Amino acid sequence: MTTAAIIVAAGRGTRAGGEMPKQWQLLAGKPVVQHTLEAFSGIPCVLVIHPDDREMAEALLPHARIVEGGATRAQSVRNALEALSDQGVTRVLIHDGARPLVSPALIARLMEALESGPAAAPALAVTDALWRGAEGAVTGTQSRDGLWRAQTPQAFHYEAILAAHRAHGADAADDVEVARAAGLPVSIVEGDEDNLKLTWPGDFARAEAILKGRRMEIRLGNGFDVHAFTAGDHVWLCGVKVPHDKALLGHSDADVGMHALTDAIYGALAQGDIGRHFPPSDPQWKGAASHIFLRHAIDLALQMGFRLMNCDVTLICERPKVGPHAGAMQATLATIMGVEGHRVSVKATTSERLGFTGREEGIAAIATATLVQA
Ligand SMILES: Nc1ccn([C@@H]2O[C@H](COP(=O)(O)OP(=O)(O)OP(=O)(O)O)[C@@H](O)[C@H]2O)c(=O)n1
Ligand SMILES: C[C@](O)(CO)[C@H](O)COP(=O)(O)O
Repeated sequence: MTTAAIIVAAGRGTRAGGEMPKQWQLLAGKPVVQHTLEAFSGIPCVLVIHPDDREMAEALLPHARIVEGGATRAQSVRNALEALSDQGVTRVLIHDGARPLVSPALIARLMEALESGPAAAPALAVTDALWRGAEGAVTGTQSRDGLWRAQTPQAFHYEAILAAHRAHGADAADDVEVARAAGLPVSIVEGDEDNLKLTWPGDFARAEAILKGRRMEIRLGNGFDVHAFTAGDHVWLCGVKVPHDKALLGHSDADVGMHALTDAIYGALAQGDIGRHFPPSDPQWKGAASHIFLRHAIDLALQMGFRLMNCDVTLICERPKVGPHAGAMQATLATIMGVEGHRVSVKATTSERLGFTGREEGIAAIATATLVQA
């Protein structure tokens, strides 16, 4: 099951004004869409931009996957849905780039709701009285019973919303409207008052105040692992197959670096270690690829409302030489965890021929991981 997020940011932001469209203006020192993308850390994102913004988008967000949008929000969403059509995506979160304060907790509520239905969206019950008015005077009242304020992300089973957009996209205000036109049931999950959509100039000050008031919880975890050498012709290190005149012995693929990193993430969450989640006594994990463990740790972090800020893995061995493979290891770990490459470091050291690593009896790895709660 693969989840992707579509961040629509192709509008012109006419109501917000300013020298550039609202999604590219600075909020607490960073472009609005950068906040939005960071809120989806761990989930691959497609950023939908206006063609006129391409140069700026590529300069500000060089790692973002970009798709050009259309004349309406619905057309922008459709373009991104089509771009994902051959990527094995099964769940999709469709979100306004102009809602930079979406929280991991809200994303987790939506993902949970998708377990029991094809569509879910956040909303807040209307609490103020509602009036009708004309020419500055109240002309009537409107019951607020059963009325909700719709937010994004709106979450869907991918094939269902793609088919709905192909058949009913047109000029819908949001993707719930498209889903309903296609007959999909949409469940409401609890929205978040802070998840405002920057629409008017004054909304920026409100969003900055919310950001300032957020208590940022930062968690640090460490991990350590050792695997002994055995006969063989390669080792797996940080997801990369490295030719060697020995192999590493283990119940899984013995990827000592990935195990240390996985334990660092569990450690930051105070959720034990790999052995607790994937017991070595359980035969189903025999020979298992270690990316399953790492992805589980990242998914657990997301469920608990945390995202990976950075991690650092050190491999301790005389041989094989890690340097030529470090870039590939960094990229592989980043892909598995769904984060940008600059958040991942892989390096190596020898133990000056001392101890078991010095005698080339095995490889040790240490890792640290920093998680941040939005
Ligand atoms: N053709 C469009 C129109 C809107 N959007 C995106 O849809 C979200 C919600 O739209 P809205 O807040 O109305 O943004 P704008 O259309 O840019 O604002 P305005 O109506 O003030 O011009 C925004 O993130 C916006 O960038 C989009 O991707 N493509
Ligand atoms: C999708 C949406 O954010 C739900 O509240 C909203 O409809 C999009 O903004 P717009 O101002 O209606 O374009």
